[in-house]
Amino acid sequence: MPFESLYPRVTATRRMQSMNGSWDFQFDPESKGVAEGWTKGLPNPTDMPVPASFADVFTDKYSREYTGDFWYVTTLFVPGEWKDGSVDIRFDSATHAATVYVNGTEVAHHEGGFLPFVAHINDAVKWNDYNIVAVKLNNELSWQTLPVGETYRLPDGTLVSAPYFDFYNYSGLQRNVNLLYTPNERIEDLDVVHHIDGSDAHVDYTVATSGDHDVEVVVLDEDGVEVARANGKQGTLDIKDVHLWNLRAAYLYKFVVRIKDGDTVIDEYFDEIGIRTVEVKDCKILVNGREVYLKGFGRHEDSNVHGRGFDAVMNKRDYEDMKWIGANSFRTSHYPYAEEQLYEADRDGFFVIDEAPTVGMFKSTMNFLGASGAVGNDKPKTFFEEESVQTETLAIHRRTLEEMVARDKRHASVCAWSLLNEPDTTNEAAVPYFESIFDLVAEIDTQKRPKTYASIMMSPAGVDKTHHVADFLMLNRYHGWYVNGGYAISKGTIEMKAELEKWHELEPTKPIMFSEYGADTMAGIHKLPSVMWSEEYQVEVMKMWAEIFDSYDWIVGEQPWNLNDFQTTEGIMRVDGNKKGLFTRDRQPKMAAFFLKDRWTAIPDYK
Ligand SMILES: CCC[C@@H]1NC[C@@H](O)[C@H](O)[C@H]1C(=O)O
Repeated sequence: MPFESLYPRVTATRRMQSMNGSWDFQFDPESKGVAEGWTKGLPNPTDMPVPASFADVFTDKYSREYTGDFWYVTTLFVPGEWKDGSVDIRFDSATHAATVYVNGTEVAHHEGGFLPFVAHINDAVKWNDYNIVAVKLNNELSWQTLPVGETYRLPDGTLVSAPYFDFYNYSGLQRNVNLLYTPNERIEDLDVVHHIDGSDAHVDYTVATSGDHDVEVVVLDEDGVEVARANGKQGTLDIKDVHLWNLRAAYLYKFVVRIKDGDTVIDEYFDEIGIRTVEVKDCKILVNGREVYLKGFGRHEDSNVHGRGFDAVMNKRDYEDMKWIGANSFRTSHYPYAEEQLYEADRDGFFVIDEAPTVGMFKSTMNFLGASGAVGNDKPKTFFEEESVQTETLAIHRRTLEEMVARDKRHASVCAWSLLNEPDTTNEAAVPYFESIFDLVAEIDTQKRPKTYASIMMSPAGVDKTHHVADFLMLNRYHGWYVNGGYAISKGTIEMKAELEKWHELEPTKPIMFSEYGADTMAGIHKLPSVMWSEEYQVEVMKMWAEIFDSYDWIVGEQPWNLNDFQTTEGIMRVDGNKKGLFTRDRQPKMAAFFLKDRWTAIPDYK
């Protein structure tokens, strides 16, 4: 698995060829593609850009809402000179499940739509010739998919997605696809643990390779000057007068790893790594031993027409908007984002709460009365009482966490993990499940980053049964919107402060941050006095929350929901998507963004 977690790079020994572009595409509603030979070509394809979600490119309802099996097929030339090494296709994601075929031979299967996997193709290719690459995907949701939902049939047999989450179930080959060449003896993993020692740093490292030759690691500063070197697959790199990575003041070293046979370089890989520590202590979150205050957002990878398709332009605009407003952090709600997003956060010095795609584990929030209305009423009211959740879903969750940590562990920006969003923690059945996944991440994350989950308002202080596993508390609360909205907003302050004081009593040493709060706001609606949905009201809600946050020194961060308006399932509570953005879906600020800009530019990143 580790090789799949290494971000693809070209080096002196590695080659890479993009497979992005136009692929053949066809729905397979009767799941007959394998039997009918679609692995070698589609009978009646259309063309589909990769990377992209397929939904919003279509103009007909059947295609947009399609749920079930669907295929992508392309022709791939594989250079003959690559025969002496390992040739793999890396899918940065395939949502939600994928089976890969080369010239009709199955070469990979992966479940989980937000993390990479590779298909090793040496034994299936025609060298120095054209090959057929076919990918069969499926986007159905269940209690054993992450994210969680249901799939049901209309009377005419059409499958319908019923997400238990408030974002559109976009799917497809939504991130980059690359053909990779690496030597047979190759670097497969790099792990680093940073220790700050006055003005110096000591970096414990571990390299995994597929062979027995020795390894060297060289560290270069941003001017390309060597600052440390070590030999062996494990060791410590001592960096004098270290330039630490900090919030909004990033510094990245280049760690160059080589497998060597004497002077011959067998394989070379590098990563850009910021040196920092992060910990929770005495109701504070500390980066490099200094107390931080997090200002930022819950986000989505979401944009018009592209859907959840990787969009470097939109990502760049999002970072520029976040820098403009004075943010220093974000949560990858509600799934691991594209690696390019984390490299951007490394470069810009953003504190990232890296969230697993475990959303929807609370039946009563299923789909927010969405038009497609989830139908699992035959199931127990609390998610974790379901036997299949305690067995199958837990196994899938653990594997997903292993993949997420393996992929993201070197990023300086990844400063904390969120293992679930808004799970049902009202019932004791959640406790063993939570302890299993939190113990797992504690074991596999060598940097021992703080871990948490986003707490839902239906499981408040005194009801929540699992808060003991969290290193810090992260609350999603909606006074001023779902409760105590409009003219009752003042009641929200009273109730929220009462709950916060109960949380502090329950967990007196743990810092608390808010990972969601806000109000749906239609850009352009103005009312005096304000009414809900108006821009003026969103400002009032932000002001209400600001007063609450400023009342307690153990509140360490504020991340309103959401950076941008985003697409959801249609339903009576969504007006072409969720409108809680501080920016519109085309990334333009609403009135409340200017309030937050004034507030956040006056709050230092470090207390
Ligand atoms: C009461 C739960 C609120 C909910 N939290 C998860 C987000 O993914 C949704 O978008 C947000 C909302 O309804 O706006």
